[in-house]
Amino acid sequence: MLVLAWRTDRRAGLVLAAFLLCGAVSHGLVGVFLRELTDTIFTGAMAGPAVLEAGLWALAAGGALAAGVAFGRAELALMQELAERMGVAVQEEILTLTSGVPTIEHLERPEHLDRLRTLREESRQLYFAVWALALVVEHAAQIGLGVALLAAVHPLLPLLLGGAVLPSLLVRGRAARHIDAAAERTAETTRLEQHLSETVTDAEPAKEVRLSGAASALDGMARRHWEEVSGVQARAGVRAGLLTFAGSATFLAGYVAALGHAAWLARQGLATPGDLVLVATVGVQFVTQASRLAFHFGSVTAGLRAAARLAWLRAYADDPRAGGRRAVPGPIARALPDRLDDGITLHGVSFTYPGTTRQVLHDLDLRLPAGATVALVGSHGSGKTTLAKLLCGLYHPDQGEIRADGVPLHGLPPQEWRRRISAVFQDLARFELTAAETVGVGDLPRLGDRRAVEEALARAGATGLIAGLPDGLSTELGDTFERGHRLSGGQWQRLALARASMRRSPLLLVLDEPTASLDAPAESAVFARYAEAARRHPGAVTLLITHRFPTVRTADLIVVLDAGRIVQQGTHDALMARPGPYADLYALQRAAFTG
Ligand SMILES: Nc1ncnc2c1ncn2[C@@H]1O[C@H](COP(=O)(O)OP(=O)(O)OP(=O)(O)O)[C@@H](O)[C@H]1O
Repeated sequence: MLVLAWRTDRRAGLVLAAFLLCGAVSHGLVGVFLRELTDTIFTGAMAGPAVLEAGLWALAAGGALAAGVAFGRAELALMQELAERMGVAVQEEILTLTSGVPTIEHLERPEHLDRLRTLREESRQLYFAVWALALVVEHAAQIGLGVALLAAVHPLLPLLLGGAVLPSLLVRGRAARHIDAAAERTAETTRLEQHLSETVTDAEPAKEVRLSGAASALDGMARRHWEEVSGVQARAGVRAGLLTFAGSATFLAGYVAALGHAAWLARQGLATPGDLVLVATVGVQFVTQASRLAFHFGSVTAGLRAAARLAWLRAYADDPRAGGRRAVPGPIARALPDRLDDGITLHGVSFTYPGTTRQVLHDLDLRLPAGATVALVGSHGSGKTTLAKLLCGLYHPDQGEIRADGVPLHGLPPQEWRRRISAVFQDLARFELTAAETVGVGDLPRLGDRRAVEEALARAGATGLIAGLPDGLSTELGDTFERGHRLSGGQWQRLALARASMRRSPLLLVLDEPTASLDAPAESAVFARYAEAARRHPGAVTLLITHRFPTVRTADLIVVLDAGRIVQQGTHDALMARPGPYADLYALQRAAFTG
């Protein structure tokens, strides 16, 4: 936290520290000047020099008070400004770390998503926490000074007031924990409520929501979740409020007892009237300082929790298992070839999604030969996309390994393999940019290369689509632009295919149902084009995932998955020649089409 604060703005940080110090001294001096004033009034003759002295003490006390207030204001303004800037810096770091992790587990696991959301929300708190720490020290010093002044009057006085500080601090800490625990307990319900509210208000699901008339039902569910969340949080708020009240009452009791004791001392002649004023002033300061100390202590602990989350994200981004920045395990045995001679092989690959217990892929042994077009088929949920994600290095196998021409992928820096892959997934990304950029991001070094973009569009059969756009390749796409052009689902898919065609010679091309919005002949034409390209450049593997058998049958190798196991593999003719799941699936689909 301190390092982050120091990096944000050293000079402003030092000025702020000076303000804090001056503020602390000014507050401490108020009580001392008031005591001197009182004693001058009560003990002096109140004529000539004594009046002048009293006037000077009054002026000094007023000045110290005003200075304390002014330093406090300046502190707050500067701190807010710095907190804002540090918040932005932390947000940027979160963004870089989150997007820099090559695997996607942290974006799919609910508990990781919760942590990221909380961290984003709390990023500003980090700077406040740094200064809250300084304020804790400031208030502790003020309290220490107060204790010394009170002890000089009578040793029992600091005990009476100080004894009330500790239990009150503990009580306030408990109150803050109640609030935090409630926020954590309701994290999932909050997420559900947000999801349902977005489903009702977002444009994407609007059609289905309108047609099914589900809006009010979903709205009702969202409201019930919200009521549950606010109920839990309100109860925690009441409990925290009662605890805080108990803490304040403890303070008050200590304050009244200390004043009573000082009054008794004054009556006995053991203290001056100035001492009584000092006890009253320091006592009031004690109450405010201790409550501020407790408040800032709460900010420090909240900041520490945010810092712990940031530390978790940094460690996660560095974790080799997450494929992060330090993911190079020693010297690389062998670099990737420019083109595959043998192919990609899976050896005993098993996989369970992190945070779950059900194994999704079981002990897969498979060879995807170089130059081949391989079709992955199987019923919904059989593990096709999961296998594609593993091949792309978005997740790592729990057991077994994947090799490209004998080079184990887990031994490579993730970016190295990533640079050699092109992929389109069924839940494709809609980059709302210009048409040229939407395609060009498929190969960042050639983002602005119009010719490369046009070639990729031709490979994906999307040249006609661009010709139909109002400004051709310069057309701005999507609702983000004020006059952005809206594309259909199939048109976005065509552009995603073109994006995946940007890289010149990938070693692996994954096409995971990227043509579901196209009709069957259009899909066959697209795949035929990619199969033809694969034959012309035989140094790569092309992996197709589709449920359409007219497309599947054209593949060089068909792999049938069932419940995460490979149950059959071979060419279409070989698989049709014997009874089995492939022949059954094929017959089923043919029957559906021929009626
Ligand atoms: N992010 C995830 N976390 C946990 N489980 C997941 C995740 N994604 C998929 N699964 C589970 O893994 C199994 C395989 O899913 P996968 O998406 O690989 O199937 P698929 O064969 O591609 O299905 P489809 O044909 O419907 O696209 C399913 O049971 C699914 O519930």
